[in-house]
Amino acid sequence: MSEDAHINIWREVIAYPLGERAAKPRNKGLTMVIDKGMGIGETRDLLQINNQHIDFIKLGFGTSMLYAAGTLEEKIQLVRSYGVDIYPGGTFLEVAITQNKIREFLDVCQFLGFTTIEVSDGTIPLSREVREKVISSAAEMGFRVLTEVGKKIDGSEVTAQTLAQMALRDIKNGAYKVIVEGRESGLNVGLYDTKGKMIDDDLQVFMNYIDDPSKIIWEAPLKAQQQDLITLFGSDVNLGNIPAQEVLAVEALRVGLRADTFKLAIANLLEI
Ligand SMILES: O=C(O)[C@H](CS(=O)(=O)O)OP(=O)(O)O
Repeated sequence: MSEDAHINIWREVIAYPLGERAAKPRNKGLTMVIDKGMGIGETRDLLQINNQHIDFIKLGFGTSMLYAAGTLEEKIQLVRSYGVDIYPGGTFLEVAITQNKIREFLDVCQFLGFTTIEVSDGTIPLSREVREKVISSAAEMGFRVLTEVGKKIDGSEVTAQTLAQMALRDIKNGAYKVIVEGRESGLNVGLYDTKGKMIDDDLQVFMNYIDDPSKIIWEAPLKAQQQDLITLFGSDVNLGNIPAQEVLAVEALRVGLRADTFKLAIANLLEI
């Protein structure tokens, strides 16, 4: 029996209830996992089961600097061996920017084998010029570049229009995708209100500028957020900050193999 025999057997019998689902390698329907320090064994387990459902693993904030000797390199190689991109959290690059060590940071990332760089300004002010320079330097070095829009600091209001315009500029300057900040909590940040609900007016303003929704990765750590985004944009919406233990559950939501989205599929079928 081939390695993916059970998938083919299931798929001969059962179609995904909800829409089509892009297969890897893919440019849409991406899932980014936030990793706050999983061990090598845990990471291997995660990837053995889920490698077809994970596109990026982000090593949260500056955790990359705190691994025991040899373990970071081992983890990076393991993740890459499963065809998954890996990168340090945006906050870590922000630390390097404040210490005027952008080039050195990128060199170390390349040396260690990271495939991707996230350019963000969640905690620091970042001029347009420096932002562009970091994006282009990372891209020239062969990294896949993700950028992020949105602030982490309580009370710092950035309009949806400003976020969208920044996202458009980043894409023009070479970003592969733009992440909309949602943090690990999903509460009171980016386009989410204090309860984690997407603010409809802000979303509408934001999307008025974005003609290709596949360019956006939505940080959506909470199930209700994942469900709302799948309902709004379909199975192949890009989702980020997914906790490792939730990857299969998110995949089930995407394809309608969970009641919360299966009910959409039934509604379509029954035209109700
Ligand atoms: O990893 C980071 O630096 C943070 C972590 S969290 O999303 O704020 O919890 O995320 P990032 O999206 O990379 O800024």
